[in-house]
Amino acid sequence: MSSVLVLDDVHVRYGGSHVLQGVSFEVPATGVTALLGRNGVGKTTTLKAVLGLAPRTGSVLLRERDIVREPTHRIVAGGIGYVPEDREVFGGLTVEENLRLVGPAEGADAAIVRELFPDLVQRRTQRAGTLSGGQQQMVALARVLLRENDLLLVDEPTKGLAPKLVTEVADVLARVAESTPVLLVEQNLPLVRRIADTVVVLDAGRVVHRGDARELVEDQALTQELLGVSMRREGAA
Ligand SMILES: Nc1ncnc2c1ncn2[C@@H]1O[C@H](COP(=O)(O)OP(=O)(O)OP(=O)(O)O)[C@@H](O)[C@H]1O
Repeated sequence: MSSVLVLDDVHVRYGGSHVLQGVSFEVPATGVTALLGRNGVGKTTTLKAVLGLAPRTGSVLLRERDIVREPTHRIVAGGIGYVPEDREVFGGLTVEENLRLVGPAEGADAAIVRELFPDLVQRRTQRAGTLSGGQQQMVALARVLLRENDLLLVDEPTKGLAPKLVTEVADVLARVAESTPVLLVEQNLPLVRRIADTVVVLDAGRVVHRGDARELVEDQALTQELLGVSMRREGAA
C-alpha cells in the first residue's frame, strides 16, 4: 500500500530533554491512522515535528518529498492540514468569519461545509466563543477542510466532549477520511476501533507497536500493556 507520509528516525530535543528518540512509521494514503500512547509520550510532538513546529532531525517525506528542512508555512501550503488540540478558533469572530479567514470566497457556503457541517451553516452568525466545545471542534475541522489537503493531522479532537458529540466528530472524521488520509491522535479506544484502520503506538519517544487498529483495540492484554487502558474500562463510543 502506498504511503502519504513517511517518518524515518525523527528526533526532537527540547534543551536537555530528548522527546522523540528515532520515530519511524508510515501513514497509508487512505483511511485513518491513529497515533496512540500514554500521556506525555510524544504524540503531539510527533505532529509538530511533521509540521516543523518542533525542532527535528531525521527524514519526513510527504508524498515522497522530504519536507524536514521546509518551514511550516510551506509544509501547510504543500498539503498538510492541522487541527491542533486546543482548536484555536477565534472566539470573538463569528462562525462565518472564522471560516472566511481560510476560505474567503465561500466560507459557510462551501459545499464541504454544507455537506458535513449543516449545524455550522445554521450558526454562521454566532460568535465562535459562544459555541460548545463540540461545535468549536467542528469549526476547526471545517476550516481545515476548506483547503485541498494531501493529509490531515488531527490532535485529540474529542477531548472533553460529551459522548454524543464524540460520536458526531467521529462520524465527520470517518467521512473526511473517505477522501483524505488522516493521522489522528486519540485516547478514546472505542472511537479508534470504529474509525481507524491502522495504529501506531508511541512509548517514551519511540514507536513500540504498528498494526491493524481493531486487532490492537480488541487485544485487552496488549492495550493494557501498551496504553495502560483497555476497551472495557473506556466504555463505548
Ligand atoms: N515546547 C516544549 N519544551 C519542552 N518540553 C516539551 C515541549 N513540548 C512538549 N514537551 C515535553 O515533551 C514530552 C512529550 O509531550 P507531548 O505533548 O508530545 O506528549 P503527548 O504524547 O502528546 O501527551 P498528551 O497526551 O499529554 O498530550 C512531554 O514530556 C512534554 O513535557
